[in-house]
Amino acid sequence: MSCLVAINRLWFKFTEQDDYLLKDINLQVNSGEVVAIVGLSGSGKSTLCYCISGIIPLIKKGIIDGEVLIKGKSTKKVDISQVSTNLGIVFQNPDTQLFSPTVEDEIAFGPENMCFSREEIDKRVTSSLKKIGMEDFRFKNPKSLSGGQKQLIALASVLSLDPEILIFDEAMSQLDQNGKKMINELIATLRQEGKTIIMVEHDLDNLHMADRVKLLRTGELMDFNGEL
Ligand SMILES: Nc1ncnc2c1ncn2[C@@H]1O[C@H](COP(=O)(O)OP(=O)(O)OP(=O)(O)O)[C@@H](O)[C@H]1O
Repeated sequence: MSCLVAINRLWFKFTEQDDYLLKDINLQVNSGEVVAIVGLSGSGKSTLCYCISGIIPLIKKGIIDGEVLIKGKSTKKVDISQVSTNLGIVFQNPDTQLFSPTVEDEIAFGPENMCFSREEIDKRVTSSLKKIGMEDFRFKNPKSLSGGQKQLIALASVLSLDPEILIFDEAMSQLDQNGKKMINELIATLRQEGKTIIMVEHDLDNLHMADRVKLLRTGELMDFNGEL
């Protein structure tokens, strides 16, 4: 089994912070694994997701030491478009992710940037919408949707690029019970397809989907023993 994500001795703090937020983080995620990360609010879970996805240091800045390797390549040495070919991230707050006038444009954005044919783009939009059960929302404005629906559209935008690695940063936080059930089933399908998934979860009931659960506490990443 190959290691797709390797975090080696990662230290990070935002410039204005006194203490390091992430302290000597080490994590290897193998191909096809589902790893959950839990921790109290403010413990740095989203920040860790930014580090894994290359947003730190490529877009958000701070003081960083150590490295994150995606398929053996350091996120410090590639540009964000190279990272996003292999990796898709669904953020906690979908408003930071949605910017197109229609759901269709939103989901087509990634495949368009990859220069796929019009036919292929259309196929990917249709199949991504089907996966989240929102075919009827194709021509709606994402801004008019509920928080949960926006989270699903953000997820569909990521699925349209079919990345090998998926990061879900509390991607279910605004979903109702039906939405959560559907995402649970979708994660099970993605897992069967051999995708590698890192999921930040605050709902401990969702942890059964993970092969391993890690706890982020006082900047350190450790095995989760059931106590936050
Ligand atoms: N751009 C930034 N500049 C300075 N501090 C930041 C920045 N982004 C986040 N922080 C701070 O870093 C800490 C960790 O934030 P982060 O969002 O990573 O935590 P989290 O575990 O994901 O929290 P939650 O579960 O509430 O989403 C918080 O104290 C937050 O206020």
